[in-house]
Amino acid sequence: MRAGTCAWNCGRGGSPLRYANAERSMAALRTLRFPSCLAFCRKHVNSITGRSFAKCQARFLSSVTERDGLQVSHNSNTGVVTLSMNKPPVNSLNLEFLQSMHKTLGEIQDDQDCRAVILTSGLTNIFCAGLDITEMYQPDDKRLREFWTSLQDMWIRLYSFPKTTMAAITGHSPAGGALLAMSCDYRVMAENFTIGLNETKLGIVAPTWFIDLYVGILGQRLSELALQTGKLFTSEEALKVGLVDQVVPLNDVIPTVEKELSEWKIPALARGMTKDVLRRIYWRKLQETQDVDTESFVFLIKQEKVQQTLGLYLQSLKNKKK
Ligand SMILES: CCCC/C=C/CC(=O)SCCNC(=O)CCNC(=O)[C@H](O)C(C)(C)COP(=O)(O)OP(=O)(O)OC[C@H]1O[C@@H](n2cnc3c(N)ncnc32)[C@H](O)[C@@H]1OP(=O)(O)O
Repeated sequence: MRAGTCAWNCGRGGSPLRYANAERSMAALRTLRFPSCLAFCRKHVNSITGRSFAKCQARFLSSVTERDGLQVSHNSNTGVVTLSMNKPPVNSLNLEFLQSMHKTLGEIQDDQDCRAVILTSGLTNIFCAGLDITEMYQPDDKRLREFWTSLQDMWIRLYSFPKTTMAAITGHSPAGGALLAMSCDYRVMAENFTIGLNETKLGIVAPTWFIDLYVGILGQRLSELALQTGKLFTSEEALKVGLVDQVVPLNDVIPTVEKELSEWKIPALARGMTKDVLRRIYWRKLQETQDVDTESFVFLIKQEKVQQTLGLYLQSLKNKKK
């Protein structure tokens, strides 16, 4: 069926629903259980649904699912999926959340209608608080290993993601939160928040694959200073050192990412292969040493001194409220 003609022969061929992709609008109409022969005519869509055209159009263009702390919104007009972390209070990455992110990213990767992903947060003031410290404090041995393996798997998937990924950093983004953002292809951050690898402040050591990303972005000298001191950069500082690509007022973060995405009109194969060439050395390095990496993580976490410092850090977070 051609866009521009009404299949119901109502004579309104001049006012088709203006979708760029006729097949997509057909699919959207089917999900609303319209007989396919009713497609494209605004007059008939309105008379059947009783909705305004704008409301109908909004339903055609997006689908939203929410599961295990993640909201996935698919805009079928732009092919952009927004993956929003929604796990109060601070989007900390625990075992189940990491597994959920891994699974969801896999589904998005397989979605032929998706060309890009925006990673963001549904919580106020927080992008992601990093790893869930309670997973590392007085841990169960088996769960600790599973937790770390899930982080490795999720990171490999995100970092090697073949489609374009952009981080809309709408709040604080320490440690593992910074890792998520750094793994995306482009980063837009809201003003007046912080981002960085602050692990030493917790008495732990960022693993090599976190550090590799940092050095790749900041360079050796700045990484040495920032990592040893556990520095968290303000949004404005992060922009200066290249940790993020743009800093804008909070309400402009998502529109800015969307605008940037609309400007990335690059042939998908060429862009994806170039990204792969640049990144595979890092994720393959981890993939080939996953067991060793897990063992050194477990070894470090089980040190008495590390447990003491983690306990104190957790307590200091709780004491903030008092
Ligand atoms: C080889 C080892 C390598 C290990 C690598 C680790 C990488 C990591 O990601 S380690 C985690 C580093 N994360 C942090 O240091 C962030 C700590 N949190 C904060 O700085 C602040 O919470 C915040 C700036 C993110 C938010 O501040 P806000 O004032 O809005 O909220 P809070 O009152 O501080 O927190 C609310 C609530 O959440 C708990 N919480 C915060 N962060 C974490 C976390 N990462 N894991 C677990 N729980 C966390 C905090 O204790 C509060 O809990 P209660 O409501 O029960 O008091």
